Amino acid sequence: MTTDLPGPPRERVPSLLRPGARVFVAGHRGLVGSAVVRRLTADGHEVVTRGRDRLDLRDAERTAAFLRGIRPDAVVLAAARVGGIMANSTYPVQFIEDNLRIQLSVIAGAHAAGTERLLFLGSSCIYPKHAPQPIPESALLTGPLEPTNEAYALAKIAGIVQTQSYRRQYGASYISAMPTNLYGPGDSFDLETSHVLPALIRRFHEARESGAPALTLWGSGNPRREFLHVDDLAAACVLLLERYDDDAPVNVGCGDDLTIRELAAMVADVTAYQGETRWDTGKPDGTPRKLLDVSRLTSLGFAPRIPLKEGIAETYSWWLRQRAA
Ligand SMILES: NC(=O)C1=CN([C@@H]2O[C@H](COP(=O)(O)OP(=O)(O)OC[C@H]3O[C@@H](n4cnc5c(N)ncnc54)[C@H](OP(=O)(O)O)[C@@H]3O)[C@@H](O)[C@H]2O)C=CC1
Ligand SMILES: C[C@H]1O[C@H](OP(=O)(O)OP(=O)(O)OC[C@H]2O[C@@H](n3cnc4c(=O)[nH]c(N)nc43)[C@H](O)[C@@H]2O)[C@@H](O)[C@@H](O)C1=O
Repeated sequence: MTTDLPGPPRERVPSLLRPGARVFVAGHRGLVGSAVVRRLTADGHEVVTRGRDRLDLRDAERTAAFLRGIRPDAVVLAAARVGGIMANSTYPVQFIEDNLRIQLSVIAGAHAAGTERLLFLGSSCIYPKHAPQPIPESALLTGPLEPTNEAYALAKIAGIVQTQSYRRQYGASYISAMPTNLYGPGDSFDLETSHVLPALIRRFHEARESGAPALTLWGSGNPRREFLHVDDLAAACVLLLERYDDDAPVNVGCGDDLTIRELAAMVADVTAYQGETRWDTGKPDGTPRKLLDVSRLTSLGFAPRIPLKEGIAETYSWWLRQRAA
């Protein structure tokens, strides 16, 4: 099966993912995992999942046994301890330990089960706090990290090196993708632990509902962020599984960023909030900017399809439906 992404005609490029491949998506109930499942299923692949209630992926022995049992052609590693700036700075122990353990279990287990292709998902926060903008993949390990997510970033860097090591030592076709900030249906809207976009949707909606004249957001509003809809990310993941086979990580983003203040204005517009927005500079800003250089990905034929404002409106509608259900 081919996907309908723009770029060079797929049939001329042999796919590294056979039609109807059996793919284990780790973390299938999450924002990314659920989108990857939708995309793989639409493309005609056989998707295998296992909930955390039945398999804790930090358990290496049980994970290896599960993977030996299902013998997947490919694994997408989208299971992780994930959260926004406050969750990362409050729970660094869980962010480093859970992620290291999940990565060790899943990547080693996949290799032991004879899995041919594996996609490891890192994050744009692996790059130095003051990396050149847009950030090329070559910026990895060239400077100090942003302190609010250092534990998480170091776990992710270890995952990249683990993935590269299986290729170098055993010739495994394992690859890594580094997504920018993601959003979309399936996201967490928990006000304390979520990322900025779902938090803003909820805060502006609730402020409008309660008739609040003003609402206060975290930080200065000056940091710049790049946002990619999770369905575009899922398309990029499948494209990479089909076409990319190298040990260099691949950035996944849309190529544009905006300030958190500009984002807030957009969300206020989508949610029809007309009050004042204030900023609590006692809360952390995090990294000043992390716009990814996406030329490696675009050279494979990737182009994002969902404009930010449209994606925010769709995510807002999804969340309203979830609340009503
Ligand atoms: N969201 C973002 O903005 C970005 C995400 N990424 C990366 O994408 C990947 C997916 O993130 P995202 O979908 O947002 O995260 P979510 O928190 O939405 O989903 C994570 C998934 O992992 C599962 N999981 C966590 N711990 C375990 C465990 N011990 N055993 C089994 N399953 C577990 C969760 O299960 P359960 O549903 O039971 O909780 C959930 O399904 C991560 O690697 C993340 O680093 C990268 C850049 C940005
Ligand atoms: C994906 C990425 O996500 C995290 O990095 P981050 O981009 O800094 O995280 P964030 O989305 O939480 O915040 C972005 C900006 O937004 C501001 N902000 C305003 N008001 C709210 C607010 O209400 N909630 C949140 N969460 N942020 C707010 C906030 O102060 C910051 O300046 C890491 O987990 C990192 O490891 C990672 O990979």
